Formats: sequence, structure tokens, C-alpha cells
Amino acid sequence: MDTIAPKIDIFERDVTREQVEDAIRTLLVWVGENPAREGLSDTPKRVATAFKEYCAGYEEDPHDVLDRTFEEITGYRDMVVLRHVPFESMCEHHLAPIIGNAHVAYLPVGRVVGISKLARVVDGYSRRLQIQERLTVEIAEAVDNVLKPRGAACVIDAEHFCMKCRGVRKKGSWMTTSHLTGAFLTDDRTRQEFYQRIRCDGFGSRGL
Ligand SMILES: Nc1nc2c(ncn2[C@@H]2O[C@H](COP(=O)(O)OP(=O)(O)OP(=O)(O)O)[C@@H](O)[C@H]2O)c(=O)[nH]1
Ligand SMILES: [Zn+2]
Repeated sequence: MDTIAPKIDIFERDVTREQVEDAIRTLLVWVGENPAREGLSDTPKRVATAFKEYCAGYEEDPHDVLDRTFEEITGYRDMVVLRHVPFESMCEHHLAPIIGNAHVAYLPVGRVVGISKLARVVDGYSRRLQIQERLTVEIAEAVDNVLKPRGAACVIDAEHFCMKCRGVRKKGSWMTTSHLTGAFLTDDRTRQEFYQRIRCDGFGSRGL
């Protein structure tokens, strides 16, 4: 079977802003609008700017923010948990918002990271086109890879607007995903303590 060549080289980075704004104008016509009317005349410009903001994560490597660590921790080796980090992401299938909370944890070995950096990692990966499973894995693996802890964990609760506002139209359904490494995976007590700390027993924690 012949392969159909994509019209746009996905690795091409030299797309102009004008091309993006033209694409938005085309979308406006497609939905039945007049892109020339006053209220919409600046919309392509705004949407182009907004998409750069939604997808700002592509401009950074979240591993970098974990580089600065502190070693004067007088032997602290218990679990560090940052609960309820709110995030906004975008579903790669429909370009619709994914809005939720991430809970991130690790078991430090000899050093800790500034706590805001865990939230920055969540931001760096969520401000991209995502599926929730990949977002969850990327956050936990970044912590695991850079800090080399005894284990890392990420749980995410999120609402998918592609499910809420279109298609199956299910309001109030939340998706929970988790990715665990090291002791979180192999040690039942560690895992239970983590879920207890985020008050999530695997059935969602958004009620906190
Ligand atoms: N597993 C997973 N699925 C997602 C996520 N975001 C969106 N989806 C789903 O991706 C699927 C895409 O399915 P398709 O059948 O290709 O697209 P569709 O016809 O628009 O599907 P509907 O949403 O059921 O109307 C849908 O079931 C979405 O609910 C995510 O983060 N994780
Ligand atoms: Zn979607």
C-alpha cells in the first residue's frame, strides 16, 4: 500500500507565525465564522500566542530544574511528598484541556531538591501535548533519573475536557494514574504510606 506523505514535515521548526495565524483563520471559517469581523480579527494572533503558552514545556528540559540539590539534611531519609500540584495540560488527541493535580514523592538518598522544583517538573511536562499516562511516567522518571532516590512516585488526578465537553460528554469523571519506581513499587508499606499521605487509595484523591 502506498504511504501518504504528510503535508507538513513534523520535524520542521521554521513554521512562521503568519502560517499559524492563517491556519486559525481557516479553522474559524470551517466552524462557520467570519474571521474578518471585528471581534475575531485579532483572534488568530491571540490563539497563536496562547498555544505557545500552553506548550511552553517544549522550550525546557525539566531534568535541568532538578540539578540544584541540598546535601545538608542531617540524615533525613524519609519520604518527601508534594501533594496537590495543580496543572493544566492539553490532550494530544483533541487539543482539549486536561486539568488536574499531581502528587509527587521520592525517598531521598543523601540530598534533597528545592520543593518548588518538583512543581516545576510538573509544569515542564504538562505544558505539552500529552496523554495522562505519559505525563505521569515522565514526572516520576525525571525525579528518579536525576535525584537517584530509593524510589519516586507520581499520582495524577485529572479531568479531560475532550470527555467532558464533546464526544461522550461525561462531566465529573476523573482519571487517576500512577507511576512508581524503586521502593514505592517493591515495598508494600512504602506504597501504602505514600497513598495514605496523599489520601489516595487508588480510587482518586481530588476530594481532599
Ligand atoms: N488513555 C488515555 N486516553 C485519552 C487521554 N486523553 C484522551 N484520551 C482518549 O483518547 C481516545 C481517542 O479515541 P479516538 O476513537 O481515536 O477518538 P474519538 O473518535 O474522538 O473518540 P471519543 O472521544 O470517544 O469521541 C478517546 O477515547 C479519549 O477519551 C489520556 O490522557 N489517556
Ligand atoms: Zn482528548
